[in-house]
Amino acid sequence: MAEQTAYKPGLDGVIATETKLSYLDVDAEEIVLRGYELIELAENKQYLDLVQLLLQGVLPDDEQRSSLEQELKKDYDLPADFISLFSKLPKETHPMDALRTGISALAGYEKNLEGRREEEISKTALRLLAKIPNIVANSYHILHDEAVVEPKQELPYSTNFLYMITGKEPTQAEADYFDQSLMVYSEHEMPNSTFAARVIASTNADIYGALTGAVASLKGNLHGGANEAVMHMLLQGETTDGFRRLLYEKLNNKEKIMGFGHRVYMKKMDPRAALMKEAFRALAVERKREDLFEMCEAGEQLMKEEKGLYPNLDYYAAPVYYLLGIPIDLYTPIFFAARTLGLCAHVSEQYANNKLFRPRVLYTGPRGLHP
Ligand SMILES: CC(=O)SCCNC(=O)CCNC(=O)[C@H](O)C(C)(C)COP(=O)(O)OP(=O)(O)OC[C@H]1O[C@@H](n2cnc3c(N)ncnc32)[C@H](O)[C@@H]1OP(=O)(O)O
Ligand SMILES: O=C([O-])CC(=O)C(=O)O
Repeated sequence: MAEQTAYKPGLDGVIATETKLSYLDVDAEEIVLRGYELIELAENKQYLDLVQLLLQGVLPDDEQRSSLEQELKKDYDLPADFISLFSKLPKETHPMDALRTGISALAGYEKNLEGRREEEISKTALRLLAKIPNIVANSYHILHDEAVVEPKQELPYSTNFLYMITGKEPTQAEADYFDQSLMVYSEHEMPNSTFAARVIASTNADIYGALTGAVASLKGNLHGGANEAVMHMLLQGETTDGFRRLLYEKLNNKEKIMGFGHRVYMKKMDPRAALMKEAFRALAVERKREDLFEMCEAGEQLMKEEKGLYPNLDYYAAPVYYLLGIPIDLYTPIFFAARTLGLCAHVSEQYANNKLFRPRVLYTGPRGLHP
């Protein structure tokens, strides 16, 4: 009976661990990141600032940020074998599966696979943050028989990431929108993928294993996969009227509408979605795609009226990526590349204060049977 009272389907509301990294304070509408507020950081800082904040606990000054960037740049290159690794995958391989394969394969090249101390994990985290954008962009190019786009050392970190994806040097404004999206995707307390990574790390497994598991989790459309699903849905809707019709049809069929709802925010707007909505509004004007913005707002309004549900980050990140010219199949891998930061910080924290995750069950099967 005690077990029954403790049971929460989906661990809804259950506290899984202690953390100094982040906390969603829904009442205060704050996403706390090591004491700072994520939206304020995203409005005033850069992704690399968050790298130092999450991995080392303090925001860098300009000099520290630039030496961090130099560190990352040293590790951009992928092992030469990766070209043949990705060329051997079936062309239909989803970029998230290629990414999962790539991260898993990187473990074999890691000289300090057994390192579990905070300083060691921080170094591995930087190697992962250096290489994952390259894996995301170039596994996609290889799978599509496109030329590999080598990283450009002279570009800032996230500008280079966007450049490797599109093959074109972005404008400052494009690079800023992209960097802001990476910041809002960087860390979010205890989503399924972070929990998966911490569960794996809690067996003392290495960080590559933990991240590989997290990629698998993030691919699902109830989690990171929703950003791609949102864009497909918008394109299927075509116009504001078409989109409204599509949403009604899905609601009548009792389908989940991608990009809406959230386990923690529930019936409130995800603060990150509000920020991305503003980036999208500005980009839509620049690109003369006010029609797309109008369509998304109509969807937001309809879902509020019909279901009392609000957009999550994926709903507004998707059209931002679309207007930046990013292939839809890369939206979730980009989410993962940004989240690599939070995941590494969580894995490090797990090692530092480990307790094996091993919950119990509420048994509902038969008993007393005999062979
Ligand atoms: C960055 C991120 O990863 S954010 C999450 C991205 N995922 C999505 O956008 C997928 C769409 N959203 C969902 O499926 C859900 O809102 C989740 C999975 C994110 C959270 O769900 P949970 O906390 O498990 O709530 P659950 O799925 O049980 O929903 C509760 C109720 O709201 C409804 N609901 C929740 N989200 C949606 C939605 N997007 N569309 C339609 N109905 C919804 C459910 O049908 C359910 O209704 P009921 O009580 O009448 O059966
Ligand atoms: O917090 C969650 O459950 C999902 C989410 O928004 C994220 O991972 O960014």
